[in-house]
Amino acid sequence: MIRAYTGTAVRRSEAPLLAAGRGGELMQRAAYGLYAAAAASLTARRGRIYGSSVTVLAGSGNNGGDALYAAARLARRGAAATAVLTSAAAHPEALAAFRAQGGKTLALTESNAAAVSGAALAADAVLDGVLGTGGSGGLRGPARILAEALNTARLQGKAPLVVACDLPSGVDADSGRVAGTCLQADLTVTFGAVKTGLLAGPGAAAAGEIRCIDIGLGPHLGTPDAYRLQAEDLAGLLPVPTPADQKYSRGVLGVAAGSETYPGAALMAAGAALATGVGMLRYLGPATVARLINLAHPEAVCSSDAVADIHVQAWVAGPGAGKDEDQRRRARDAMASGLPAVIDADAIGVVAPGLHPAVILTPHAGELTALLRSLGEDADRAEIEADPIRYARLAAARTGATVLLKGWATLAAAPTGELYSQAEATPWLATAGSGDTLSGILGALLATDRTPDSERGPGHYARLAAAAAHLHGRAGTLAAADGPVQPSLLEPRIRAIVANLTKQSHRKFK
Ligand SMILES: NC(=O)C1=CN([C@@H]2O[C@H](COP(=O)(O)OP(=O)(O)OC[C@H]3O[C@@H](n4cnc5c(N)ncnc54)[C@H](OP(=O)(O)O)[C@@H]3O)[C@@H](O)[C@H]2O)[C@@H](O)CC1
Ligand SMILES: Nc1ncnc2c1ncn2[C@@H]1O[C@H](COP(=O)(O)OP(=O)(O)O)[C@@H](O)[C@H]1O
Ligand SMILES: [K+]
Repeated sequence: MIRAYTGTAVRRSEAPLLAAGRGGELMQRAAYGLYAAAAASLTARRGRIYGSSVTVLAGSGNNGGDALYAAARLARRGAAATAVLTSAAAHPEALAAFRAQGGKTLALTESNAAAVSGAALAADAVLDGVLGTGGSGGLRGPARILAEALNTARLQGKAPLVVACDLPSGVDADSGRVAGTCLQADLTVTFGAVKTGLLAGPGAAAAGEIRCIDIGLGPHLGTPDAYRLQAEDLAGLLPVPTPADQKYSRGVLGVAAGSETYPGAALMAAGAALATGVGMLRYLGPATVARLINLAHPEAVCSSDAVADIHVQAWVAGPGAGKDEDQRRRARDAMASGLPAVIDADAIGVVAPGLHPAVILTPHAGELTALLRSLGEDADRAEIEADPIRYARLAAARTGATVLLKGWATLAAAPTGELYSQAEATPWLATAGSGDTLSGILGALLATDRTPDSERGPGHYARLAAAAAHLHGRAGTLAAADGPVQPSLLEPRIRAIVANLTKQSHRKFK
């Protein structure tokens, strides 16, 4: 599990070490970590460091200091290193160490920004040490021109390797917000702890691969601000049937999805749930949709019952419900049933406050905008996309439900504040029907959840929602290897990922 802290919390945790005169030691650890990671990436790209060209962008603060020390080490191994000083001042000792290894320096100005950008584009690697946790607002002035040139080249596949020092310059370390411009990276080498701003919003998209260097802040860090589940965290959340199980004890999922207008959503949600694994799937909806469900998934048990008439362990309601009043009523009843429930798509429109954390709302940014407005909050889609953590937490606090806010990084926020961010997905999943499959996966995890009550902490449902986003993202990424993702064809990929994650448990019963 990745544990993330706000930039503010990391700076607070550094304070006692700085007061004890250990700032230099921390910087050397950070710089060595940055050097080692950059050296490995450069070697992987070019075969060797000797003879490569490295441009280091150095701002006035300690972030620039880290980057200059790291570049000095690369220069010692034979890289031709140039420091572009983006501010009038630079960390004096680090600059001296860089020059002592033969590093060249030049001051970035408005008038030379275009020429310097051209030189930086021709380098093998760029180390970004313009701004770290001390930055406020996006990049300004000539640093912005340089960053925009590198970002444009990245879109064209012509950018050098960009390694961000601690965080991509211009990203807010507390939130992931970018005011204006930040420098997109291939790799972010972050120090002491992963910053929350690397896990959400534009910051997550800018960070590329994240590597965390331990600089000894551990005991000073306190409670994490956010989490990211790794594959090894999922095994315990994917129940594997035991010899004592029968279909009902495994868990029954009720799916009230689809309508005459949108039958496909029900087929995809049901298919994804079956591929994740349930004891039984009961479908409630119009007879025409039920017939299609039974053709595609003969194992589903279908009816036109009301929510109160059937016995399940969890619900999925909303995908493809459209304006179907019966399905909307089922969504309201599922929310009121006291059972875990995934409330997706059209059903998000019938949400009212007073829910409980086992109700999981799964909006994308547009649906969250409408939900928050219906609750009297001032929200717009661009603001939510710029600062998604804030709005996911706000929606969870206002409704009492867990909120799964979908996007490039998908966030799961508990009403008590716990937050998970998952980024396994591929942009190929941005296609109609993707969300329906995510609902089905999450519904299956809720229906088969065996966590004892005593272990269901306040963030339990956010963790399950994050697990579903992880599974969904990986299944999509696997599918995308063979071309554009078609959500109705995701089932075998979901099955493959579940099989892979539960391998250990299968072996146990052989
Ligand atoms: N502390 C430690 O023990 C360790 C810290 N470490 C490292 O230190 C980093 C934090 O360093 P830091 O505090 O010096 O801040 P940093 O981000 O380098 O620069 C801030 C300077 O930039 C300026 N500035 C601000 N915004 C701006 C903007 N938009 N555009 C342009 N300029 C802007 C602002 O100047 P001002 O504008 O206020 O005059 C300010 O002086 C951290 O990320 C990590 O890498 C590691 O070595 C481990 C040990
Ligand atoms: N740019 C992106 N990168 C990665 N995943 C994405 C991106 N855009 C959307 N997704 C994922 O695709 C799914 C889309 O869901 P949604 O918008 O609800 O689709 P639909 O309502 O059509 O089923 C979500 O899981 C979301 O996280
Ligand atoms: K940086």
